[in-house]
Amino acid sequence: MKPCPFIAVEGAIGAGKTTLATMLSDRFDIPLLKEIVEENPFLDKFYQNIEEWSFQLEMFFLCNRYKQLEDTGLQYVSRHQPVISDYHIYKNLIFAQRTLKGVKLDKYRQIYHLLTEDLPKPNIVIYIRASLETLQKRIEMRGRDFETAIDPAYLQQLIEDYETAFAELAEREPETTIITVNGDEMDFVEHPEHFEHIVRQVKELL
Ligand SMILES: Nc1ncnc2c1ncn2[C@@H]1O[C@H](COP(=O)(O)OP(=O)(O)OP(=O)(O)O)[C@@H](O)[C@H]1O
Ligand SMILES: Nc1nc(=O)c2ncn([C@H]3C[C@H](O)[C@@H](CO)O3)c2[nH]1
Repeated sequence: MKPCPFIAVEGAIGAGKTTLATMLSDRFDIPLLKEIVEENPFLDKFYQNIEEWSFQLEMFFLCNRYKQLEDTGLQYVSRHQPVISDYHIYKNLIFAQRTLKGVKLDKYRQIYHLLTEDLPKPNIVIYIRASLETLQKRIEMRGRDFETAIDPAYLQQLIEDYETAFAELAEREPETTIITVNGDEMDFVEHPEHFEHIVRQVKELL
């Protein structure tokens, strides 16, 4: 018997995670676990001054996701019920390794490993890989005020960090199925056939 699906959609900022996760949740009738962005008190300040606010922001994301995934474990995974989320907890480490340095990064890493070691892990990860140009276009189209301050160099670094992190994940967790979506070419919003292609890939795993 195939394991009960816990699907996570990942990719750098604006790649289309929430959009794709929502579409898949509707199509497969699987509950959606969505990141709450609007109530984050640090994001605005963070984009104005990354060095000053990074530790608070990374800890805030970590604690929120910890709570959400702890609940998910109890509500879905341990009851063998499928679930889909628009993030993987691993993104915390990807971002923190870019935004934190020295002692703070060391402390963060310890807390991250302590908190995440017994959290439920997705067994299917959809990784949307997209270029700087595509991400900038989508971030602009979405029009969140605080994201106008995102430095293109930061975004480009994140794209590269995601590439490295996903190569490491594939090696470390061969039991996790990673579906890579080319976000520059696959426009699952405008082209239904692109969405159907992803649906078929997921269906084979269910
Ligand atoms: N494949 C796509 N084609 C065209 N537009 C898209 C596509 N995917 C997402 N969009 C649009 O791009 C914007 C960003 O998408 P979305 O919010 O899903 O990204 P995200 O990866 O969840 O972002 P974040 O990293 O901030 O959580 C939205 O306006 C969305 O409608
Ligand atoms: N620094 C940092 N660490 C994270 O874990 C993290 N997760 C998401 N984000 C940013 C991207 C979008 O602007 C916005 C919504 O996803 O929040 C993060 N930023």
